[in-house]
Amino acid sequence: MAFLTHDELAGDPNRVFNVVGKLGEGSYGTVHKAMHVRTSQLCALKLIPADDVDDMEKEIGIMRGCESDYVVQFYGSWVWDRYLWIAMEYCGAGSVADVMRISGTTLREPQIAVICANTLHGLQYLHSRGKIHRDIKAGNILLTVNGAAKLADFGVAGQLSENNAKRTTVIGTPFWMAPEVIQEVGYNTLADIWSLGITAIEMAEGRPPYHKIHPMRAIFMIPTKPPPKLDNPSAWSDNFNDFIAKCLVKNPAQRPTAEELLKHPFITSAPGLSVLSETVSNVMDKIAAGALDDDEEEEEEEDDTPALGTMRLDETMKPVGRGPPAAAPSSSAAAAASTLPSPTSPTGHDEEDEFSSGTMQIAGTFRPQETMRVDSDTSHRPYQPAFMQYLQPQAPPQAPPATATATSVPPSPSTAQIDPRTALARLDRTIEMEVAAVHARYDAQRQALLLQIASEPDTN
Ligand SMILES: Nc1ncnc2c1ncn2[C@@H]1O[C@H](COP(=O)(O)OP(=O)(O)OP(=O)(O)O)[C@@H](O)[C@H]1O
Repeated sequence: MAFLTHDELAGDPNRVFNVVGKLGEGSYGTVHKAMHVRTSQLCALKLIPADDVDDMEKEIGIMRGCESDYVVQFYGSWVWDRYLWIAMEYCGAGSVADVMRISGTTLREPQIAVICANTLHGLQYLHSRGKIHRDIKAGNILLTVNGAAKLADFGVAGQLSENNAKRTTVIGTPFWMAPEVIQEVGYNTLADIWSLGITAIEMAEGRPPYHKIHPMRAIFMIPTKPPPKLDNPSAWSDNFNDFIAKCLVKNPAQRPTAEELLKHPFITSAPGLSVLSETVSNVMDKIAAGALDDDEEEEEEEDDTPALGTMRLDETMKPVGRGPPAAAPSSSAAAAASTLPSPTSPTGHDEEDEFSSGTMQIAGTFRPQETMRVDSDTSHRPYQPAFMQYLQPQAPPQAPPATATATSVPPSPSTAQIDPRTALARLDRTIEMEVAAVHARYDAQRQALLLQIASEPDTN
């Protein structure tokens, strides 16, 4: 990036930046608001323990290669004092999910239209370069103080090539995942369009479809149920309902591209950015008045209610997602003066605290290093997507799912007295999931065979 010199990108970042506040925390490290001393330009600094540098290489590579008003700009990265420092464009209002959480409201239709339009521009840019974001959701769309929306978090993004025009790795965040990603039949850039449709519902209703059910159950329902719709379609315009329906076409071959959706009337009639400015400035005021502190308290109290975009599971589940909920950005940066990571605490917070409540978040991002593919030998045991093993490492093979709901803590089978009604309800759910899994496997195998037949030369 032009404003960071070669020397600045090689030296002590503490001399180059004034870190003024912590913006949030992801699964790899912390994000801080900082001012570039020489130019007074604000930027966001992501600090990742150097041990995880390899994991970040792809994210950096994808960000570095992007030059678009609709993608968070990468300024530079370097390793200093056991941390990888990534400097990027500062988006003062945080993510769309942050804005909804802090304002305590969902978004209005014109606001959703503007964000969808910006997101589609970003997707069109990425897709035209063969890149798939793979984790589109309100938490990964950042807003500037002007209300411009930009794509962020390329941690699980993928690159298509001429030889590899489809991907099969199951990746993303369960509620937002496209059916073809879950079915492992191969997917392309159109998977992002499905996730945008889910994100549009998330912006309108505050949560994605199926948020009330266990994410793993949602994973089985997405490919087998009809596409989700808004809860109350008549409360929204025909254009908005139709836009969602177009994004949520289950067959990716019939789903429109980002370029096509930019011509949809819901998008072409989107108003200017000013429609978001009031919400953004209210959110900034609330943060200045201490909304962030209230927000954290609320999340601690409401242990049973998943925070926006956050599903908590019991500790028998391995975390494949992010750590504690991210703090939203603060305009009162001085008040929230940042603590840079100490040698004993790589992410700048007490690690003992991280999951001390006995809960773990799952509504995070499945990490690419946890390669999630179907085991090729499925002949002698019930099918389950490969990623299940990361979520139920303690369950014996073929054991029914341990949790009935996202927030309940399952009793250990060896010690608990299980009420027969509870056991029956669990059994029903288990069978339902197994049937859904068989359907998913059948669909996947059938589709692959049909494709094979279609590609055979006609011998008649
Ligand atoms: N460029 C930025 N400008 C302003 N705030 C940012 C920026 N990047 C990140 N943030 C804030 O920091 C939080 C953490 O971001 P980060 O990318 O580390 O993690 P994440 O996307 O929330 O999670 P994960 O790393 O697990 O995918 C975000 O939720 C957002 O509130």
